[in-house]
This record gives sequence, structure tokens and C-alpha cells, in this order.
Amino acid sequence: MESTILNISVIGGGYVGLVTASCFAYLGHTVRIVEIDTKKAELINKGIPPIYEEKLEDILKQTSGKNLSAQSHYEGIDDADIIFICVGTPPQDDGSADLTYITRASESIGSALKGSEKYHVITVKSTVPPGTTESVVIPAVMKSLGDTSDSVGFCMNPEFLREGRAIDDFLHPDRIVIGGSSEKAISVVQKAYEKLDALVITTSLKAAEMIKYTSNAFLATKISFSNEIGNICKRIGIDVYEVMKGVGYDHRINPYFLNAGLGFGGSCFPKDVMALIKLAEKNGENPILLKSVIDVNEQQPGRIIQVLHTRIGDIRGKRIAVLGLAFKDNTDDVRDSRSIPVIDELLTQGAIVSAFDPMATESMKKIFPDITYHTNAGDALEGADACLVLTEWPEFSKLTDEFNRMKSPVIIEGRRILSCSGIEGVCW
Ligand SMILES: NC(=O)C1=CN([C@@H]2O[C@H](COP(=O)(O)OP(=O)(O)OC[C@H]3O[C@@H](n4cnc5c(N)ncnc54)[C@H](O)[C@@H]3O)[C@@H](O)[C@H]2O)C=CC1
Ligand SMILES: O=C(O)[C@H]1O[C@H](OP(=O)(O)OP(=O)(O)OC[C@H]2O[C@@H](n3ccc(=O)[nH]c3=O)[C@H](O)[C@@H]2O)[C@H](O)[C@@H](O)[C@@H]1O
Repeated sequence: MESTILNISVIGGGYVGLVTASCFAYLGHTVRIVEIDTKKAELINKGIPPIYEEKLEDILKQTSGKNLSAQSHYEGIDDADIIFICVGTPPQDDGSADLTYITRASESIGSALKGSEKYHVITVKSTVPPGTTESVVIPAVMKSLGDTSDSVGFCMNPEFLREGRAIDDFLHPDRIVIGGSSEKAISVVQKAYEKLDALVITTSLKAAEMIKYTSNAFLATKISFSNEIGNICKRIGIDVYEVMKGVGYDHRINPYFLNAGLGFGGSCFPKDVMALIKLAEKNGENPILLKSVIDVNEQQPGRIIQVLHTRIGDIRGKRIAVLGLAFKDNTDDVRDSRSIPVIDELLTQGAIVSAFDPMATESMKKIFPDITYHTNAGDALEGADACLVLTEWPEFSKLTDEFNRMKSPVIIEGRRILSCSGIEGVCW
């Protein structure tokens, strides 16, 4: 069967925009990225990803300059069958989602499509509070378009990729969710994915928006639940990892996202759970469970400092090696990384921090310019009074002799990655 080749425009060439655009180009579509940051657009056109993501460089090299291009203006997007909005939805001061970028992008799309006779489907991929496509995107597009005709359709197609595994997640999704303003609009977006062997769920715009928030909130809840069980286990001398292993074999629970430790960081779980809390409150609901998910998460970084005190007492003037800065393994992203509150507290209490991360050093230097960064774990551990493991990098599990360079073997894991290898002094 011949597959359909579509013209696709992707608004925003950040994490999600770039992965979305590269993957659609890899699937054979003709893709144009509109990214207002000219430096990012230039890099993309040279085949250089502005972010680190496994497999992205390969896929970008195969497509950039062929069926993938980037630009910093909206001209030419009127040739697109689908326009995906992938701009950021960062938190405002009160935790609710800031929709400024969504509104601006929608207005620009409306202006750029003015006079076009082609049918376009404007599709929101950014994570937005339920009701946003209907109450923000559609009015902003239509106002700029100056038209009430049915030459445009609207969809909401949330993205479920994880950083560090983004390309595989995009190309092999558990499901594709498409909410739409009409059957016609949904069927166009469905065509973009027709080469993927994936379950497609079609629904309303609002339900699609809510599915995304609910998925992230549920995963975050699993993590906070595991942390609460972990905190109880610690009090009575039980290894929570053994407990969760036993629990996760129940197919109704499954073994994923049950790893206790420092809690969840990153650009999405904390922001999306907070935005859902704000949405609930705005609508007269007090979301006590979601609030607890955040509370537990906020407490976890402080707990590793407490364990450190029980092992070495006062930390003023002591050298603490920090292994791992990224919010998770396989990324250079430090947005809302749990290592930030931990390092902050170490510095507040007068410790000397020597840090190593396989990839995130440059990003962290912008937040903590004055701590010492090393290019390998062994150097960071040299003469250390204690070591804190803050990111689940698999390569940390291969460290052995490096720990002999410490002054004393006091190793505390905020992410379970070493304990299994029987190194002296490790506790969790
Ligand atoms: N990072 C992730 O792993 C995931 C993020 N999401 C959601 O996707 C959305 C985007 O997230 P990221 O890609 O991480 O954000 P990002 O901040 O990395 O990228 C957003 C990009 O949009 C550009 N931009 C802003 N306004 C623009 C405009 N008017 N026209 C053109 N470009 C514009 C910015 O310059 C930036 O490069 C958010 O809603 C996020 O919650 C969803 C799933 C995964
Ligand atoms: O909306 C988003 O942006 C994305 O958010 C998460 O993806 P991501 O933040 O990239 O990374 P995760 O692998 O989910 O990890 C998030 C945080 O939770 C922590 N975590 C994860 C799993 C676990 O068992 N325990 C735990 O503490 C990680 O260390 C990390 O800090 C979701 O997994 C994606 O499905 C979603 O698309």
C-alpha cells in the first residue's frame, strides 16, 4: 500500500519540536520547523542537534537539508497539511501553565494562513490544560486568520516521549492519542502516523489534553508513593527496592516507575502536576492526593542530607563528591534536577562540592558556577569525605576502584545504581 506523504510544519524546534520534526521526516514526510531562535534554526539546518538526545544526530543527519528544514519566520507554512504546535508551556509563579507562547504561535499561524485555499489541521502537541485548544488556540488562530470558514481543522495530539529515549518512544509509542474538532481533522493527523504500528485512540480535544496531564500525574504519583513506602521501610530497616520488586510483579501494578530515591525532576512532572493542581483549584476542587505527590517529592532531597549527617556529622568544610547532575540518565538536561536542591543545601551548610556528570556539566555550570567540576568520577572522588549519587547513570554501576580514592568510604545513593555491586560503604 502506498503511504501518504504530507507537508508538515512544526512550530518550535526545542526538545519535542525537534524530535517530532526529525521523526516525521524520517517517516518520509516533508517537514519545515519554525523556530524563533535563529541560532537553533541554523544548527538544525547544519544537521547539528542543539540538545543531546540519543539517535537524534543520526536521524537529523539523514533528513536535514533533504526533507527537513528550519527557519525563523512563518512564511511558507501555508503549504502544510498539518501544523504542529510544540512551543513551551512553562509554569507561572503560582504553578499554573503559562500559555503566552501558545497564544503567540497561534496568532502567527493564523496570520500566515490568511488567504490560503488549502485545508490545514492545526495540531497542539505541547502539554496544555484541558480547554486550551478550544478557548485559546482556536480563537487566536481565527482572529488572525480573519475567517470563519472551515478551511482549518484543529487537533490535540499529546506527546508521551521521555528524554534520553525520545526517538524510540516517538517511533514505537504505546499509543497515539488524537483529539479533534472533526473526523476530517483527525483523519489527516492519523495519516502522519500511518507508517507506525501503534494503537490510535481518537477522542475530544479536551479529553486528549486531560489524558496527557493524567498520564504524567499518575507516573509522578507512582514515584511519590514508592518514596513514601521507602521512607517507612528505612525506619524499620527494610530495602524498599526488594519490596517494590515483589510488588511490581503484580500485572495490575507493573514494575515501572517504582524506583524510590530523590524523587522526580525534569521539565515536565513537577510543572504538569502543579498545573493540574491549579486547574483543579480553579474549578472548585481540592486535589489532596496531587498536593501530597508534590509534598513528598519536595522532601526527598532533604532526606539524603539527613542520611549524610548520620554518617559524617557536621559537613562544614568537608569535601562531598557529587556523582550525577542531570535530572535523569542519558541526558544533559538539568531542568528541575533533584541535584539542584541537594547541592544548594550542601553549599548552604558550608560543604566543598566536587562534581561529575557524564553529560550535564556545562548546563549545571550556569546554575552553580563556583563548585568544582571534574571530567571523570575518580577525580571527583579524590579525597572526598563522602559521596552522593544523584543521577541513575548506568555507567556509575561500573565504578569500583575509583571509590578507593575517597578519604573514607561513605557513599549514599539518591538513585539505586551502585548497591548491587557490593562496594564497601554504600547505603541508600
Ligand atoms: N521535554 C519533553 O521531554 C516533553 C515536553 N512536552 C511538552 O512539549 C512542550 C514543549 O516542550 P520542550 O520541547 O521541552 O520545550 P523547549 O523549551 O525545549 O522548546 C520550545 C521551543 O519553542 C520555541 N518557540 C517559542 N515560541 C515560539 C514561537 N512563537 N514560534 C516558534 N518557535 C517558538 C522556543 O524558542 C523553543 O526552542 C511543553 O508543553 C512540554 O510540556 C511533552 C512531552 C515531552
Ligand atoms: O511530559 C513529559 O515531558 C514527559 O515526562 C516524563 O519523561 P521525562 O521527564 O523525560 O523522564 P522520566 O523517565 O519520566 O523521569 C522523570 C523523573 O522521574 C525520576 N524517576 C523515574 C522513575 C522512577 O521509578 N523513579 C524516579 O524517581 C527520574 O529520575 C526523573 O527525575 C514521562 O515519562 C514522559 O512520558 C512524558 O512525555
